[in-house]
Amino acid sequence: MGSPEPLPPPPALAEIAREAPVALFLDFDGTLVDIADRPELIDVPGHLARNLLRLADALAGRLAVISGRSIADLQRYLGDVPLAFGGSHGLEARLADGTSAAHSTTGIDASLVSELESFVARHDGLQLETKSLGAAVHYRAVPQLQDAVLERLTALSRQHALAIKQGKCVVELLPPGASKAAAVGALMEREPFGTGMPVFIGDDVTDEDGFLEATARGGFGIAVGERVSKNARYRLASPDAVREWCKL
Ligand SMILES: O=P(O)(O)OC[C@H]1O[C@H](O[C@H]2O[C@H](CO)[C@@H](O)[C@H](O)[C@H]2O)[C@H](O)[C@@H](O)[C@@H]1O
Repeated sequence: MGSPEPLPPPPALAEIAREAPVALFLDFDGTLVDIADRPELIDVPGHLARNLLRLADALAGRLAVISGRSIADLQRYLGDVPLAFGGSHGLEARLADGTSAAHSTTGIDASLVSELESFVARHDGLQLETKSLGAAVHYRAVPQLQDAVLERLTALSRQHALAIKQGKCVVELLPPGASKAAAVGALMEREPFGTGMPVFIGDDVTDEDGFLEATARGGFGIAVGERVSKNARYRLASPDAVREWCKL
């Protein structure tokens, strides 16, 4: 079997929106902002939050930022803006007015965080990111440790009955049920999203769940970058191209 056909670029957003009321779901890292060496080193364009609000307005409020980061973390970069968010891989979601649309209260145990801390301390170059509902081990600086990270976190996920997610140079542990499909689903059940046709844009493997959910609800996914996507219909080359397509 040859490699899959490259995905075409999407029609202009204005053209799609003329046919159907678009509900836009935008992944954050690698989609709205470029990937950086470490999670805290991202360069968020100063006008991004303002332009997201403008676009949300143009879409009658049907826009949400959906991320593996917690909502609190997203707000550190975008401000406490009246936008809808899905955070922690769908374990939390809120509408633009701050109303909760999904909220998990179960995080991970302090004992697990200690185990992760000692694992990371034994391997130079690894970074532990503790989040409100999970933890991530980043190996971007030491890609040769990918297998060791995956093996250790797989063992810990079984021991602690947690979900495991792989992303770009990262392996994460989260309470079961975490998925970007859940975030899309929770928001699509609420106004103003309910009447929309979902379009999910994302760059990473965890965004495939968002593509599938958007497709199941009559919309589609747009993959970002080089990664081969099984479930998206279109492709944009980079976060720059996403911001241009969205006029952000
Ligand atoms: O769902 P996303 O918004 O794409 O978030 C996924 C993870 O993104 C962050 O890690 C990734 O971006 C970092 C900054 O560019 C990069 O250094 C890292 O290698 C990437 O994996 C974030 O730190 C995680 O918490 C998110 O789950």
